[in-house]
Amino acid sequence: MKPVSLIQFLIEERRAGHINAELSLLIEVVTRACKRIAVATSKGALGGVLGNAGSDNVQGEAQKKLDVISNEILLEANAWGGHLAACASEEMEDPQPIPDMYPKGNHLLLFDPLDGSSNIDVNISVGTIFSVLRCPEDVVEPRVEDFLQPGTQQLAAGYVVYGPATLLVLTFGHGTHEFTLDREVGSFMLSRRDIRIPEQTAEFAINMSNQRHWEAPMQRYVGELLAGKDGPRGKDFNMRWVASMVADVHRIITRGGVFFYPLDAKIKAKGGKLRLMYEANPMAFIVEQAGGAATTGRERILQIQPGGLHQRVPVFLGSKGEVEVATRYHREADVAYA
Ligand SMILES: O=P(O)(O)OC[C@H]1O[C@](O)(COP(=O)(O)O)[C@@H](O)[C@@H]1O
Ligand SMILES: [Mg+2]
Ligand SMILES: [Mg+2]
Repeated sequence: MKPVSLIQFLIEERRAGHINAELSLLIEVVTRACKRIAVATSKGALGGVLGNAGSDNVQGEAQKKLDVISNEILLEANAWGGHLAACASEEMEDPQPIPDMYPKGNHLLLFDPLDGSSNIDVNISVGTIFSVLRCPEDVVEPRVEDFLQPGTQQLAAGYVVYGPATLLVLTFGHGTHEFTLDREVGSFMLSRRDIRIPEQTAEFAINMSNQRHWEAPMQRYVGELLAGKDGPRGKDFNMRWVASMVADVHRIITRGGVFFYPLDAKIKAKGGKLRLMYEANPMAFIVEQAGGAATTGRERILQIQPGGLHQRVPVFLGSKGEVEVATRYHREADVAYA
């Protein structure tokens, strides 16, 4: 089969009427910026990019140097692009408008510039996650409210994993597709079209160190997985936890599985650990488009009406069968306690 580059794929998607020229250009700009982030992450200690930046982000988390570098690369690339009205980042309190001297477009871009930052210094895969929304009509200077659209309104979502290979996974709402960066040529090449996540799985991902803080239905669900063949599920389950959401989700996109960052007593007041607009929504869109499911344990992630730019939510995503069992346990417990 003839190799298909990202650019050729975007032309195909335009011909099919799935995207317009402006969105195609936006994806080119974002993915070009990700190639620069891939170069920066690969420098390691020699490039002086490891370690803390010495600052905190809006979430009160210590920023890594690469969090700051990746954020700047994405902001700079997109300011010049001519396809955006504004962007918002996990690393910045407020949305960033496009400066007056640059041409503007009618899309809103949201990103987690570097996901899995705790893994940078130990040379484990990290990534970038992004989501694209339409800017409401007649809005010249987009404000926070303009970004607060449910995930069902996303026009595009994607992530790039900086691992042994640099991979891009992308959806426009017509299937989920994977591209591999050909470093010699400098282009992302289509490596898997129309990815399907198997409905059933025997592999789950969760940070088990939080077990004692989970709610009762989560304790029940994971307890049953751990009981394996001898328990009510009647089969053994394997466990993985990379602690980079991009890498954990990519494993699920590749061989199935289920990922949980549930509510627990330590993070209850914040609403969860992962961010709705920069992590949960784009990943939920990608996973649903690959035949998987994504909920908070109570409701479908993509239907949440966001209340804030940096809102956090519990995340259950991956193989449909397991997301459904875990979600059912939470709903049943809610009814029983009501
Ligand atoms: O360290 P924990 O509590 O297991 O959390 C890991 C989760 O936190 C994250 O690293 C949060 O992302 P950031 O690195 O962008 O803050 C996810 O990628 C990952 O799934
Ligand atoms: Mg993240
Ligand atoms: Mg991050």
